[in-house]
Amino acid sequence: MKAHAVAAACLVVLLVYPVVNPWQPYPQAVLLLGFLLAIQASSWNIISGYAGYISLGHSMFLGLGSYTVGILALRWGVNPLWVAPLGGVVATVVAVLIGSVVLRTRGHAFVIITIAMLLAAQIMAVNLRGLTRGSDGITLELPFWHRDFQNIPFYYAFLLLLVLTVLFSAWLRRTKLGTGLVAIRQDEGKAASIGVNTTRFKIVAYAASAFFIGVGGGVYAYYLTFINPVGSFAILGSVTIVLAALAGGRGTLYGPVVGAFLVNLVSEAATVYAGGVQSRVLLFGGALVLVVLFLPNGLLPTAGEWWRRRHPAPVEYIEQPVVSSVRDRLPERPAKGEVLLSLRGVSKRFGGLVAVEDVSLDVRQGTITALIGPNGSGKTTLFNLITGGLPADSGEIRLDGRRIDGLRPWRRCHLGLGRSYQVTRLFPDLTIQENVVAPLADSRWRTMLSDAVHGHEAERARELLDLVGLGRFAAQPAGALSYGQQKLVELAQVLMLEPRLILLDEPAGGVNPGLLGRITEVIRELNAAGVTFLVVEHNIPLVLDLCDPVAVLAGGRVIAEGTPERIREDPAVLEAYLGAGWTPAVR
Ligand SMILES: Nc1ncnc2c1ncn2[C@@H]1O[C@H](COP(=O)(O)OP(=O)(O)OP(=O)(O)O)[C@@H](O)[C@H]1O
Repeated sequence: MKAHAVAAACLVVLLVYPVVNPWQPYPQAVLLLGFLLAIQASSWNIISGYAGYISLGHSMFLGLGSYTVGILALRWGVNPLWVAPLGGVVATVVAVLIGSVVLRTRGHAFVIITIAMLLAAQIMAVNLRGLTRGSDGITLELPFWHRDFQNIPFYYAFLLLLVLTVLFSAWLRRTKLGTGLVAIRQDEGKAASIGVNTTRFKIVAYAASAFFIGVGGGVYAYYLTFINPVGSFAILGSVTIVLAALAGGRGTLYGPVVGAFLVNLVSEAATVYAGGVQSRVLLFGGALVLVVLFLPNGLLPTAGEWWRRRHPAPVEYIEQPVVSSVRDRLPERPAKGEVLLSLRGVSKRFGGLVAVEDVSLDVRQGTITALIGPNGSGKTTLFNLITGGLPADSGEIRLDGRRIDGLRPWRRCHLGLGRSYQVTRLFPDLTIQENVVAPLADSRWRTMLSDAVHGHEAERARELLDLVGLGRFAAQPAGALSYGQQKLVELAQVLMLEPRLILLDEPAGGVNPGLLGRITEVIRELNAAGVTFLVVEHNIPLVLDLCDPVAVLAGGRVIAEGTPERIREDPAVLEAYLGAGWTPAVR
């Protein structure tokens, strides 16, 4: 709230400034270039801050906007200002086209390709002479307003664009798209397993990060009244954007804006006192190294962290009872007994190691089926094959009769498959409520753009947190909870998907006995409400008490299946896993 108040106060000052000082074109020019850099850094932040995919060629969109407007003004004789939004449209379309190819992969390829694209755009601008006039560049008409107004119309145009960019970025961060992007940054595999269509999210983020830069580029071309390939597609422009966002605080709303103003001031000082472009390259290179070394999180997050350390907010660990029955809150399920998940001849190798071999297994509707076995017997690998975290080498996996082994993880999730992890994988930069809001039960745009802070999705997340007894921690960061509480949050996260089948990987692992009671209580209630479970667990007394039937895996193969009573006496199970003379100890 305080940050928004400070931002509003700064905006008022900036709005009033040209009115109070109308005859000072130089400070106006410095400020308007600051606005332009802030527009770029704030937009870049959407793909590279929120989603964590670093683009080193983002100034390409500024050049695309400039050239779109320059070419249209040249051909049609229209005023550049009126067609500046088309610069944004062209930048967005190009971003979708590039993103659709590059963002299907994870990791570093994206960084390299963004630089290559920037250089390719420059080469095209040089060579498509018929369209761009090549290296000679395009000269635009002078602004239509009277000279006395100087930079003021540009000043307000860039300020308006900056306000729109920040509002857009703030709105986007509050949607499920925004929480999904942060989830991708923190753990892309886990994000996919909770229904986030990571490919689509990244393409949308990349396109969203291009629009306002493209519009800004259009206005900038008119401001300069001249554009050429070297100036419009300069690598230094991209470096400046990255530096501004990193210095201010990548991934925050206002960090890139603050960073942009700082970098712009330094850039101006270099131009005035240190001889211009050459010194700027040196200065920015050095500054980038210093920021990475000494301010890795950027100015605003570092200052915020310092403040929180001095004024710590108390974190409560008070146990809260389950507030009401799960039964009231879940949709009706179909009758017990039908096969819900079916595996036939599923195998997986890692090089020479056979982790899962020819596994055939049925999980029936309404059961809590256990999957047990010694360490390294392939249980987690089998979970990964079912949810799509790993591709199977052979075999068939069906959910409710539908073959799912060729589907991406989020598609399997949308069909009703949820999972928790052996070691909890909450997203540490999201609050507990955001962690629970993040899953997507379907692939509709409406769901993706729904509000994650207020409204139906957020209310449902609060309900589910209440359900597992952690509603009071909703606004805390995920790391503030004990391990067992994190397991419960992960369960609430899975429930957000209203899954038909939940795969639980060691729900009791590392959990204190008090919380373990809570976890089993929730599992029983959910099961009574019709949710089916497949549980991997080493706590055998718990398994024998909670689950029926039980399947035993050893060396990647199913060696026994049946009721708990049968399994505890099966000679093959006693030999491979439980040990001869095994008797259930008290839990
Ligand atoms: N990504 C991987 N690359 C190579 N080998 C792997 C990989 N994942 C698992 N393995 C190997 O596959 C085998 C089965 O591992 P997995 O984690 O599925 O067993 P598990 O039954 O879940 O064990 P635990 O009970 O200890 O969690 C092990 O030998 C393991 O080392």
